[in-house]
Amino acid sequence: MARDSEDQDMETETNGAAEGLDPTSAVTGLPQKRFYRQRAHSNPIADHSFDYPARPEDVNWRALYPSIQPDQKVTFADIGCGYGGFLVTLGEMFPEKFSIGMEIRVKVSDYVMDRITALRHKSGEAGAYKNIACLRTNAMKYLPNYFAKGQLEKMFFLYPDPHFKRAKHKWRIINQALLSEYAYVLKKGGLVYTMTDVEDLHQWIVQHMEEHPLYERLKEEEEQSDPITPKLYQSSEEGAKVVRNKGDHFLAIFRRL
Ligand SMILES: C[S@@+](CC[C@H](N)C(=O)[O-])C[C@H]1O[C@@H](n2cnc3c(N)ncnc32)[C@H](O)[C@@H]1O
Repeated sequence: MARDSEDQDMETETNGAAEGLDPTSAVTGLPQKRFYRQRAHSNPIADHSFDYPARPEDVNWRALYPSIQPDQKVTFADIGCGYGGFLVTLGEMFPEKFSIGMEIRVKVSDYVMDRITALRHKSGEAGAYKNIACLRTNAMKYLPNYFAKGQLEKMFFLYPDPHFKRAKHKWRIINQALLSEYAYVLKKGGLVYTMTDVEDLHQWIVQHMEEHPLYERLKEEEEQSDPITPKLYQSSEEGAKVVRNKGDHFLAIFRRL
């Protein structure tokens, strides 16, 4: 059967771990990214094989967050978290909140899970990083399987894949159909943070969010005074790359009405 080359998300680059090398750095005790590389794009519309819960009540959050109590919930979601740099920042900034990173690529989500395990281990008795976790899933398909109506306080879409070609615009993670689904899992007053280095994608995001009746864009002063805003520029791996390359950043934050 013919396959679009971008469908082949399972194809990986040289993987030292598969060759029997230890992916953990002897210096930092953290996993090294080079052992977890994977091609940049994954087709979010293709059928991947995912295990997913039938409904939010079926999610075993305790398996992800060892200290979570039955009355506590995940309220922050980093959608397409990549290698997890921003997720780690969220964990440090908001120790009382439970944040989840959702990532479709196998190797990349494996890296984030190993990174969190190593950070928890290094933190020892301080018990840090027990409030962050990563799930390998397709966030464009399964969000309502994980989150109840109005559960999330914040959703982050940082440097989402731009899918430049018009025919691939349907792959964009912010699109008309999905905005209603995001509104469903977000609580009223909840915030959607978007950041990209691609101006055309930024305009697309702003246009679609502003056209949707359940979102309004924050005023620039509000965007700038949010304590998370400075972290959106370079906490994530993609953001750091844009800073290194002296690229542009386009920020927009929206409130769920
Ligand atoms: C350009 S990267 C940005 C990663 C990260 N947010 C950052 O700023 O470094 C986009 C990420 O979104 C992930 N992704 C794309 N579609 C997804 C989907 N439907 N569900 C979950 N993750 C997805 C990709 O695998 C990729 O890691």
